[in-house]
Amino acid sequence: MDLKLISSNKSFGGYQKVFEHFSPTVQCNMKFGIYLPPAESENEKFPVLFYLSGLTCTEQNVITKSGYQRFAAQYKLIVVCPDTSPRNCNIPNEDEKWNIGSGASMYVNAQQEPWNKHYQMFTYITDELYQLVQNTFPVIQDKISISGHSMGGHGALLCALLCPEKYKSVSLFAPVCSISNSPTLIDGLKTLVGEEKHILQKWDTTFLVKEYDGPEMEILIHVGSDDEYLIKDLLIDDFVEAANKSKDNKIKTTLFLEEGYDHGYYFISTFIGEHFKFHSSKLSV
Ligand SMILES: N[C@@H](CCC(=O)N[C@@H](CSC=O)C(=O)NCC(=O)O)C(=O)O
Repeated sequence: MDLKLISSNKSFGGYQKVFEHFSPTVQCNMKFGIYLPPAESENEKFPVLFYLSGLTCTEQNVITKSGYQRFAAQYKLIVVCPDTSPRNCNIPNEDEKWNIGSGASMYVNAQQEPWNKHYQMFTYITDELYQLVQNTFPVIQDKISISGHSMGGHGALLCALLCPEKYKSVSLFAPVCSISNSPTLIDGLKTLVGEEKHILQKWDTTFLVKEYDGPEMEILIHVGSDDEYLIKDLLIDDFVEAANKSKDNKIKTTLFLEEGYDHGYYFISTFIGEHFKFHSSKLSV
């Protein structure tokens, strides 16, 4: 596996890097950002936080807009920021709409042709990139957590609910919590997995949380009261209600509705420090 270094910039004593590699899972070149915190010795190893971005993003949005590097250095976390979809796959209309195709993988494994050859993002994130990071960087193997924003919040929840053994903690910024009921995301999801209700629900975290039977999980959620997607697309209350009824109370949610904030990166940069503190406390146990 060849990793090509695209950029490397010193930040808060560590390094913000971007790499590109050919992914056998999604059959195209993929970029990801990785922040490596300042190390006290050559052998020092760190916990990892994956951060999944939302619709229209590349790995660059969170790197350049959230200011997370200050907190990654403070809490000594490696942070991995994948791109949000395969790109340049020669699929008809793949770049035409902001909520279908490029930048809109929904973090699922596609079943529909011609998307299924490339859009295997769930497996890319939870298997290929997960192992690549473990095998290539100075990682404490079992200390890995996940966070995400909007469509990436949906993605982070999918990863945590379907592979709970892989993630120690999960936190969400304005997450899409019931993708099969989101007018903004449903067409993109149908394009990838088809129209059958039981398959759409298989990728819907409010349905998945009702069946969850893994280890105990605490979920931290922030959302702004002026978020333009709050009522129509995020459906956070439905998720929290379902989570609160989870089997043996295995899932606990802490939801903060933050007055006046919208959906964008000014909101994320305001609360990102709290998310790093939350993950650091779970990863240091
Ligand atoms: N249609 C708009 C809005 C796109 C948008 O708001 N994208 C969000 C994620 S939304 C859910 O997944 C985002 O993170 N944008 C990047 C940013 O830097 O703000 C458009 O295309 O502009």
